[in-house]
Amino acid sequence: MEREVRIIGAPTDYGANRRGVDMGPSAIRYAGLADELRAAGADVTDTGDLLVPTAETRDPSVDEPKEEGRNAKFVREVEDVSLRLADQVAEAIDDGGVPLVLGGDHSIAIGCLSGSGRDADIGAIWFDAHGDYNTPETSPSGNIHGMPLAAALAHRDLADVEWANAPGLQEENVVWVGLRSLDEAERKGIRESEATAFTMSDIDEHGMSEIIDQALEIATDGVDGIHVSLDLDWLDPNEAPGVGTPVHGGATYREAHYALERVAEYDEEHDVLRSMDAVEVNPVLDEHNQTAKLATELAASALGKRIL
Ligand SMILES: NC(=[NH2+])NCCC[C@H](N)C(=O)O
Ligand SMILES: [Mn+2]
Ligand SMILES: [Mn+2]
Repeated sequence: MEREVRIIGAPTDYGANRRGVDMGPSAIRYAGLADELRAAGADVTDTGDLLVPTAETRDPSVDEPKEEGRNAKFVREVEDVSLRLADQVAEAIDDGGVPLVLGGDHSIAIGCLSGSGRDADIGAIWFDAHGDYNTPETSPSGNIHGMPLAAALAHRDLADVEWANAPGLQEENVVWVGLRSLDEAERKGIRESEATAFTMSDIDEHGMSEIIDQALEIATDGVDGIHVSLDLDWLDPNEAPGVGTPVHGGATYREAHYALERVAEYDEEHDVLRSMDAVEVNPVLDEHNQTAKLATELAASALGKRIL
């Protein structure tokens, strides 16, 4: 039987400083996601979008909880989205499917990781230019899309609230691939962590093929499965211009496809892929929906699309 891929839209921009990323799910669907996935052999269902109140209709009388030395913007809104998203992700997995969550900014990974890691031990592969390993204490921006991994790994709590923690996520099974922009505190945190970081320099030195194989081995070692998080700013801005925090020197088009094809191949052999997200597509900044199209193609590669 074909495996169900369940599309879940999470149209939120509360975790980023750029409006427009809330339109990511529409742009990715418009780029032909469902058809691409069906062509890849998946049984596709689409649950539509989570209901996310737009920033303009947010009640201004409700103040942000602010504490000295802590900066996490829209933390209440991110909590609300995360809790509902986690339930949907967990439900899709319970039903035997693979949830594919469309962002939205990268704060949605909090809900993905806690839902995916409910009643299971999981690893994660984080394809991203950024570490997303800040906390409200260290964040230079206060944008929660720069914090989801630190939040999910409970030892670096986000505003002291349990909703952001993903108890199932095992730190030693977390692997970054393609890092090239880190804040000072993140660099320190990553060095001290038990997780594994592969930078763009590692990819230059060893090639994507070796790096992705190592990443898959580490992420899947001793766990029930993995979450794959695809931040489109992982790619070079020449390929993916429609993102809020672009960084030069990213993965090429071919490197990206190769890596995600390897995820699919590995999954075919070992049945490890529990859940996936594609985030940070911002159609307002994009050129002719190029970045949304890329998100679509890369998701299809990860879910089994083959050239031959
Ligand atoms: N998911 C992302 N695009 N994250 C960008 C984070 C940028 C910066 N490190 C911050 O924490 O604000
Ligand atoms: Mn990023
Ligand atoms: Mn990110």
